[in-house]
Parts: sequence; C-alpha cells; structure tokens
Amino acid sequence: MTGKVTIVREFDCSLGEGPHWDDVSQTLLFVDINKAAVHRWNPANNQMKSIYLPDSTVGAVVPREKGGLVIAAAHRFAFVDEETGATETIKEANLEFPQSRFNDGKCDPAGRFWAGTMGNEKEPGKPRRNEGALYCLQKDKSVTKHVAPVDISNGLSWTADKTVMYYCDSLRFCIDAYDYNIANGEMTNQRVVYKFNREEEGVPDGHCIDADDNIWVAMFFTGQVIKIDPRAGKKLQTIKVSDVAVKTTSVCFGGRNLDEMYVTSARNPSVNKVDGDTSGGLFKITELGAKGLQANIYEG
Ligand SMILES: O=C(O)[C@H](O)[C@@H](O)[C@H](O)[C@H](O)CO
Ligand SMILES: [Zn+2]
Repeated sequence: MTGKVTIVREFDCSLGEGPHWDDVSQTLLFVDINKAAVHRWNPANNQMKSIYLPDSTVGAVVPREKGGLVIAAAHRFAFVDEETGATETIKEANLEFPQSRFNDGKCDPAGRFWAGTMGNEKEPGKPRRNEGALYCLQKDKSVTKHVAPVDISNGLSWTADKTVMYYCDSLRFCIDAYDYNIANGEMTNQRVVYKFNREEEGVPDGHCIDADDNIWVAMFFTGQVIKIDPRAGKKLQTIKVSDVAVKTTSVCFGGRNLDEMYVTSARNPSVNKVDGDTSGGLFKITELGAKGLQANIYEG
C-alpha cells in the first residue's frame, strides 16, 4: 500500500498542529498555534467548532477524562471548558524564558500530559536556541521537567508495551528513544534511533506511532510524512502530502478503524490566499496498510 492523499478541508490554519483523534465522539481535535485556537472538526458532517483562547498561542490540546480539555498554551497548562471557553490555569512553566512558548504535547498511556516548549521563532525553523524543555503534567497536577535544554520540543510517542518513549527535538534532526517507566513516568537511557537528512527530508515535526510500533513523522518544509521502523533505524516509506503545503506539521491516526491518517499544516507566507494554495489545510491519507491505537487522554 502506498497511501492516498486527499485534502479534507482547506482550513487556512496559520500554524495547524497537534491533531488528536477523539474516538468517543469520532472527531478530530487540533490547534492553530498562532491563532490560539482549539478546533474540533467532525468529519461526518464537516462541522467545525472552534475556541479562541485568551493566551497568545496554544501548542497542544487533549481531552480530560473528567470532562473538558487540557491545553499547553503559551506558558501554562490549563483546563478548558469546551462549552463556555472558560480556562483555569493548572501550572505555569518555562517562565525563565519569557519569549518561549508551549509547543507539541501528548498524553502517555498512563494518562499524564507531556508537552514541551520552544524559543520564539521569527521564521520557521529558527527559534531562539536552548530555551525549550520537555515537561510533564502529572495526574496530581504537579509539573515535572524531564529534558532540557531543547530547541523545538516536538513529537512524542510510546510503544504499545509502554516500555519505550520516542521524542523529537526538531533541531537535533533525529528521533530519540528512552526507556520508559510507565509506573513513575521516568525516561532514561537516551539513544538516537533515526537520523534525518536535513536537505532531503526537512525538519522533523510532530509524529505518531502505529499498532506495529512504527513511527510516522510529519516533515516540515518538504510536505512529506516519513514512516520509520525505530528498532531497525530504517526508513520504510515516504509519502508526499503536498507540493504546496510543504510545512506539514503533525500526524495522527483517526477514523472508525483508526486506519486513516490526518495531517496538519502551516500556511505559506502570502498576504492573500491564492487559488490552489492549500497550505494551512488539513489532509487525510488512506490506504496506508497501517493502524493507530486509541489516543491517550489526561487522567488527572
Ligand atoms: O509546529 C511546530 O512544532 C512548531 O511550532 C513549528 O514552528 C515548527 O516545528 C518549526 O518551525 C519547524 O521547523
Ligand atoms: Zn510541531
């Protein structure tokens, strides 16, 4: 199977990110970082519900088991009431770097919410260096710091047996693996499992893991999704998502059978959107011959 790409909706995201398939409602949650927007899109009726947060940016969103959402936005973890849009700060983080902000995040299989930060970027791929870190919002609502310094904290995933965690600091141009202790959330024994070729492959951004423990990475600047076998350290497949929307930012599996892949993207810089400019849109890849696992949610 090679993967069939379609554009499902021209969302015109400034910086679309963090797709999360909500299997309960069969809808897709994702963010537009620069617009501080949390979007929920229902593929069944093409309806979109959006919340615009009071924060300057939002890096990631996940559902909360007790109801509502949890976000990593600007400098805080916060709860969001999806009906009213009201937010409640849980904890602030990375305040030592005032120009930094939260970026990508995801829940681990035990229901902790992991999210990392990055320095301000005047242009994509060029942030203030070493201003980011990887944080974890524990289920007791405390926040712990795990990796620092980081340039652009991005993709996170865990193997099905919960013993390995994968992490990507984009400007390291690799995927790192860690031994993962699911009982206490500690990550140890960092090693590189795949090194990207910057020229041909672009900048590694968000990623997700499939039921076979292969990793699918959205590549920023090249409009590609790359499938990697992290055990063999090998690239298995490259899928061209778009020649126009080349800033592909993240991926997740979705759909009734979790066998469709959603891909978010960022807008190309142009004042007015011209015909055929699909950048900032949401894409779908089918016929992948792979399936995802149910996405984890925050259990605190
Ligand atoms: O989507 C993200 O994770 C960041 O917010 C982006 O800005 C990109 O990662 C970065 O620019 C890639 O080079
Ligand atoms: Zn990202």
